[in-house]
Amino acid sequence: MKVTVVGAGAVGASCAEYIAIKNFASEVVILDIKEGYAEGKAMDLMQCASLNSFDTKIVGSTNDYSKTAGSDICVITSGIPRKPGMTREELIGINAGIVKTVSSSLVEHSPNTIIIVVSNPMDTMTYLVHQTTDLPKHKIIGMGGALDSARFKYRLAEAMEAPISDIDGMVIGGHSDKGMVPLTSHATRNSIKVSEFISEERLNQVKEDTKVGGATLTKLLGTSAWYAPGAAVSALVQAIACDQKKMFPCSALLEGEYGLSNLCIGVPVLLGRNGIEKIIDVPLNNAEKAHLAESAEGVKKTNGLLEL
Ligand SMILES: NC(=O)C1=CN([C@@H]2O[C@H](COP(=O)(O)OP(=O)(O)OC[C@H]3O[C@@H](n4cnc5c(N)ncnc54)[C@H](O)[C@@H]3O)[C@@H](O)[C@H]2O)C=CC1
Ligand SMILES: O=C([O-])CC(=O)C(=O)O
Repeated sequence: MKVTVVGAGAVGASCAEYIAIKNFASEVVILDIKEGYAEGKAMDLMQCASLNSFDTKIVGSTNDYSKTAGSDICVITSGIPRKPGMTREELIGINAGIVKTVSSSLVEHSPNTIIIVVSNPMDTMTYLVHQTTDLPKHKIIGMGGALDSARFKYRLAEAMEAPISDIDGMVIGGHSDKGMVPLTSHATRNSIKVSEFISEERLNQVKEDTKVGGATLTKLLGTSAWYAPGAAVSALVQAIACDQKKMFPCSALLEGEYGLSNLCIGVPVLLGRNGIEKIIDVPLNNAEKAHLAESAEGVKKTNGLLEL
């Protein structure tokens, strides 16, 4: 199993590290446009191998796509992150050009690959990869919901003073400050609805804190987060590489599911060796349906800014 990660920055390196530590891939290629940067990150990570007991070979490449040839899975993290006060949507001007070039180069060298898109604004960048490459729709996956759901569970556990392993919950919709739809009606603690444990007011606070999870960290760090994003990407890569059929909310091209079409947005999917193996239709209450429809409008508006 060969995995390429484009972008050796904060998220790319974190994701490569988690993949290596989990020891399921034979090779991880890290590619960056900055001279020597990916080679440096690869060497540093390889020097963790004996300490962290992994055998994954990590190779760095300065923009040489021949090293990525034959990748089973490619992750795109190249592009600029936001600064405090910015929205993810404001990154489109620079990141669209980068994602377009990178996705074409990846497919040229790995025509059968599965692509996981991380660069923001992620749902629109995922849509752009559909427009740029001729990969089938199940092979293009946007990562956002897995991270947002992890943040939702963190906030729920905090509110209930419960261990996170007791909590289950999912966030669907667009990966944006306003577009995320935390499914509070489905969230549970050991199969009991979370509304049995906390007030509606506290649950609404959890929902709002979840939606601005990325912005909160960006304000604290001065740039956006990388540990949980890297962990979330590595979980998707592992689900595909190990054919786990695990369910994650991912940005997928919709053709009528949830009453939506011609956009990529976060919905629950099953991930296995073929990429997106199934889109799961979850029953939503009226408020969640309305929020998802509004979120889709937002994503479509951002897609409209693409120069296709
Ligand atoms: N979807 C999600 O849940 C998340 C998305 N992100 C997004 O991921 C992206 C990366 O974030 P960070 O790693 O923090 O940024 P970073 O600035 O640390 O790393 C980005 C890297 O991309 C490289 N790069 C730029 N243009 C390139 C090109 N044409 N080819 C190859 N490499 C290129 C840069 O040299 C840099 O090393 C941002 O757009 C950020 O908003 C970040 C966290 C979560
Ligand atoms: O907040 C950002 O800009 C980066 C991101 O997508 C996240 O951490 O959720």
